[in-house]
Amino acid sequence: MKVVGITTQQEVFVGSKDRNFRINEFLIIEDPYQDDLIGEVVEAQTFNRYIPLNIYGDMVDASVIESLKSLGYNIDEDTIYISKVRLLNEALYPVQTGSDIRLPKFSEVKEIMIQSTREEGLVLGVIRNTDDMALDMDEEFKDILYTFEERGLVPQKEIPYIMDLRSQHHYPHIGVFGGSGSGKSFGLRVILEELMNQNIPTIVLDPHFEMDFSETPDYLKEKKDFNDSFKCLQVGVHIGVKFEDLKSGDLKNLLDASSHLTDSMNNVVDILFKPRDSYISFADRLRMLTEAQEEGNIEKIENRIISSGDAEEKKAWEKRKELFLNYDKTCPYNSVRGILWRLKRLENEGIFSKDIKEIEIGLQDGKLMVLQGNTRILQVFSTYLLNNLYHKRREYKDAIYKKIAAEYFPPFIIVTDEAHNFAPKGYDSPSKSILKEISQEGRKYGVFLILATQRPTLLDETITAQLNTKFIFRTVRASDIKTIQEETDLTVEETRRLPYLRTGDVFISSATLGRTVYGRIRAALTTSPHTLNPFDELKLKTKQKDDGLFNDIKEKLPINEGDLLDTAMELERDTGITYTIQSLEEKLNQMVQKGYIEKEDTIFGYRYKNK
Ligand SMILES: Nc1ncnc2c1ncn2[C@@H]1O[C@H](COP(=O)(O)OP(=O)(O)OP(=O)(O)O)[C@@H](O)[C@H]1O
Repeated sequence: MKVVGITTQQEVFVGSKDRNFRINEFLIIEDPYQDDLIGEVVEAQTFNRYIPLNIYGDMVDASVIESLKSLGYNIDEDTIYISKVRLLNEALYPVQTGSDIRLPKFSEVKEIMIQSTREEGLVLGVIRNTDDMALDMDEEFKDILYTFEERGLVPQKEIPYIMDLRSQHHYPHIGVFGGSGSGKSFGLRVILEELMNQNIPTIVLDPHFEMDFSETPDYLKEKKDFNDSFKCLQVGVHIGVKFEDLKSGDLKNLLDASSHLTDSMNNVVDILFKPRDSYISFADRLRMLTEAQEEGNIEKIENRIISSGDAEEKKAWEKRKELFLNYDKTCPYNSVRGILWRLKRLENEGIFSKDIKEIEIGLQDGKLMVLQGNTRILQVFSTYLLNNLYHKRREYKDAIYKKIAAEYFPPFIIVTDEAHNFAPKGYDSPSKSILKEISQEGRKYGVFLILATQRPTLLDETITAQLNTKFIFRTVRASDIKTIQEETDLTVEETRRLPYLRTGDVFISSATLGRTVYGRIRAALTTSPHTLNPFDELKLKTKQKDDGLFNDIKEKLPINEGDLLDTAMELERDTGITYTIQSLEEKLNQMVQKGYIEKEDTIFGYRYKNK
């Protein structure tokens, strides 16, 4: 392998007669006039005599061909392998043409490839095309993971990609981008497994109800038990907002997330909401004010008081009168109704029925707290939750800075799929403002984001710009490729490959490394609860039903035609399921068809019997 053609201080072509190149592999250039240089293959091509080199002028120019000839390559006869190699660090001088090329030893690339120890880092996958260098790799980095390929589970042959979590302190936030089916959710799952291994307090917003870690995939023999490290909580069922703890700002955020608030509605909340209000006291105040406003004027309300049937009704109308006098001028009827409608909507969704204590306790214990609900509920709830927890952490850090005592609140990571729904580009949403604040300031307080989306183009650009490490899976949509091009340091060659990446292969563009790694996410140790194919699920359910029925009838076999009524009654007594003679006969015939039992004709009619 030799350097060929005209070279620069940044890029060279390398030719070989017998070794094919692979994209993203590393090569050492032994330039006689400067120290060994290290470079990465960014393009690779093969030529043979059936494809004349000079008409394939896309990557290789005339100088390369001339140089190949003068170095003794027979370009008309031999198959020749050519690669474009980009130097990792700029050379002092343009590289000497003709310099020898060799493969690096692990020790020469260790610093570049390995960011962290396996104990401290996140073991996320392998760096593709590094198997040659991995041969003499330190034992501690060998056999620490499997990848999952078409042929099944495959032992690790390449250098592991271990993400340095500690450097996140400087480069905190992570983006996970990729089109449908590209391996994005699988990748997110692996990241979360690693966060659990490290006991990092984490909040996951899970609109797809898929981030459960209790199931083991079929390809693993041994179960990895994460059950003590995570908890799934549903908004409105296990967790919610304690109304009494709300401040007026929180309430406005919640109502706004439920449905947009006008200025006038904001004003109504400021005027009508009192500290320590309960849901009932606040909703009653709104309701009574609207009822008074519906009367139209003070005379009519007074008439109501006079004509009240009993003392209680009278008292209630007096209360309405007081509210009317105090608030009618400042709180327009429609705005009060608007608030009441939003409030009831949240109440119906169960938001006010619980609190966030369980999440706080989980985070204090270093657990992964998975919050589930539909996207809208999660938007509403996360706005409140993240504001609350982020400010708790901030207060703690500020108190330490000011040297005053404060209750400990740990640093934590916020993870969400479908991030463009929580922080959309182009319009405001309550969850966006807190995510934006964290993206810009979270680093100071140790609060980090991991945002995954299929549509990076739809994610708020201020936030995207703060995602310093980006995992980019297969992306086909041109607008998203363009966004990725603008937001990462992917080279033109890498960007061109984006639509063709295999599921699970990923470019990791990292500010810590200052370059892009081409990797493959390791096999996950757990699986999503939704992995069962819906058609397999149907088959499974039908089989379970058939097995159940067979179990119920097998002691009663043989069943004669004349016994069907008795059998139906017995079955009802045993199982609580009611059959008519006709429906039982139908079921038994189906069991015959499916091969559970047999049907035979006798002189007394037919009967069903064991096979
Ligand atoms: N690294 C990987 N190794 C092996 N198989 C993978 C890998 N990543 C993904 N897969 C498989 O590919 C399929 C699609 O992956 P995944 O569900 O992660 O896609 P996705 O990008 O999240 O798509 P969507 O956004 O539509 O959910 C899954 O069935 C998963 O098992």
